[in-house]
Amino acid sequence: MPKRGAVIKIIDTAGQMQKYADGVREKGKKISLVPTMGFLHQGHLSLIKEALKHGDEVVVSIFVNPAQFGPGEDLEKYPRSFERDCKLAEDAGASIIFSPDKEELYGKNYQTYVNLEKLPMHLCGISRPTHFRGVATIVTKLFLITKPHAAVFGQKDFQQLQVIRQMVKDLNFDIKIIGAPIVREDDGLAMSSRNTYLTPGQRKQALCLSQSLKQAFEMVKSGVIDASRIIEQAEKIISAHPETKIDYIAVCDPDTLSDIKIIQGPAIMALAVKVGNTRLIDNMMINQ
Ligand SMILES: Nc1ncnc2c1ncn2[C@@H]1O[C@H](COP(=O)(O)OP(=O)(O)OP(=O)(O)O)[C@@H](O)[C@H]1O
Ligand SMILES: CC(C)(CO)[C@@H](O)C(=O)[O-]
Ligand code: BAL
Repeated sequence: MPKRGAVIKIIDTAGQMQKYADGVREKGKKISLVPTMGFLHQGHLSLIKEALKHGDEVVVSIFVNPAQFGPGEDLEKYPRSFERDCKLAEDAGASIIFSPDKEELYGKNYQTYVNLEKLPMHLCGISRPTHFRGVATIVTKLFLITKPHAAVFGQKDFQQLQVIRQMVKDLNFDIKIIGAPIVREDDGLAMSSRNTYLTPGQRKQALCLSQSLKQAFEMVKSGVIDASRIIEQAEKIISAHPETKIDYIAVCDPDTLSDIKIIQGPAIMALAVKVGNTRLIDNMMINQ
């Protein structure tokens, strides 16, 4: 059993969390939520810092959500560091950790899911067809359990952020959704819990994700508007690394996530690449 922190409060049942949230709201105070799967890094801590601007109490949820993992994915080996996470979250200013187990959130005979019709048909949703159903479902549950006024999500998972924004609009959740910028290592690699899977050699090769995005940004700046040329160049950069396998590279409309052929307005380049067995994602606005 992990040690329970003295200052930060750790709650592991939905009922206790709802009661606590009601108490905060009755005092006229605001709650902001940072949903995570744990193994916290500076990216997560930047979300907590942002959340502090929007609430009197910041709840960090730590839950490795089985519903968003497909068969053969890394659910079983997903990295965990609960005690360290509690300390980091507390130092960053969070006051509650909500860390239920899977029986608490998906009890016997569980059968209710939230599904979006369009946004999951693009990007990560193509190779992970049940992923966003799992994300939308767990985030709905976290909203109903932690009762936040605001919730903060990272732009690293850009499609996820758009899925949540759409879901909040469609289902009339009275919750402000905040997208926080991608935090990167000094050399440009987007921070991610899964980076821990990389061997030192793969870690070096993984730099090609952010390098290809920067190159795309520069190409657009220098006047290239043909998305296929930009994608070709990114493919060239990435496939020069022997342990990489491209899942997708797309230039798309940031709102609909539909492919863009000629870049004339806002465009985001998003990619997913396997480095060894580790699937990494990254993205960058290449035209504002
Ligand atoms: N580098 C980052 N910068 C900003 N936000 C991030 C970063 N990495 C993750 N986040 C955000 O943290 C929240 C929780 O994500 P999660 O716990 O899955 O971390 P992760 O590092 O993305 O893990 P994984 O490696 O499994 O994708 C999400 O909103 C995600 O977008
Ligand atoms: C939002 C989230 C915590 C839901 O499980 C997860 O998808 C993540 O960590 O980005
Ligand atoms: N941050 C995304 C979690 C996942 O890949 O399941």
